[in-house]
Amino acid sequence: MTVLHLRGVGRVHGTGDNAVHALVDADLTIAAGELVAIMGPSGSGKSTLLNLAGGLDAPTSGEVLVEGTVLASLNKKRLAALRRRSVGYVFQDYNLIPSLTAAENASLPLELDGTSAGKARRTALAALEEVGLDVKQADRFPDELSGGQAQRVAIARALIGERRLVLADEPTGALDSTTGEEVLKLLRRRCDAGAAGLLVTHDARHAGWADRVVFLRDGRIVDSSAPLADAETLLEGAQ
Ligand SMILES: Nc1ncnc2c1ncn2[C@@H]1O[C@H](COP(=O)(O)OP(=O)(O)OP(=O)(O)O)[C@@H](O)[C@H]1O
Repeated sequence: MTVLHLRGVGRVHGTGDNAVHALVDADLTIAAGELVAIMGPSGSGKSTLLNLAGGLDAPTSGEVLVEGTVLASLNKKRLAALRRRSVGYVFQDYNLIPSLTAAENASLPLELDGTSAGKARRTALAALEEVGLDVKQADRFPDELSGGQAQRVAIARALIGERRLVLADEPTGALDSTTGEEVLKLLRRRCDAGAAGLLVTHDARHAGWADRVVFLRDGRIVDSSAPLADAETLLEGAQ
């Protein structure tokens, strides 16, 4: 089943001589169970593509479909609801809310969607356990967590509530390599369990966790191929 479909998607910032073509005529389909990596030089349009895929930004041409729904057909309220229910984001800087505990951060999407506080907390604790966070850390605030722990909370939040599309923008950027691999394993596991994943990365080794790699240059998809080697081979090579 196709979870994400980009059909001739373009994004232009500004107009006339100042126009920046951040993404040009991009076609991309990601099925349930698939993890796709996006690579490319700085400024090639990777974050733009990810933001369009998650409805954080709107294309200036073409269409973005999530689980068959054209995002541009939704009003603001419905788009926000679709994003909460279907799309999970993981960012390099975690984007946790400092005044909420780990469990409260993870349960926020459910509470915003009307789940009772008690049920949301129980689900959040299970999600935190799933990503390997010690239960003692559930009631800590983000500034009391290590980078690896904070990113686990961000991943739990991104995956909570059976989201089918997981978007990760350099999720390991601020982590040491061992913790980074753990985060990628979680993403891989979620895709194996039926989610569709899109991972922006500069690191070919991380792209090795993906089923496919899409290369961007100057806003255009220039190549889409299988990873150079599978993750296990790459990891063995690194030891
Ligand atoms: N709001 C904006 N206004 C104008 N130009 C923008 C805006 N957002 C992005 N751009 C431009 O669009 C192009 C693509 O940017 P984007 O952030 O998607 O690239 P990227 O591949 O993610 O880069 P990086 O690896 O450095 O994060 C760049 O030239 C960037 O300067």
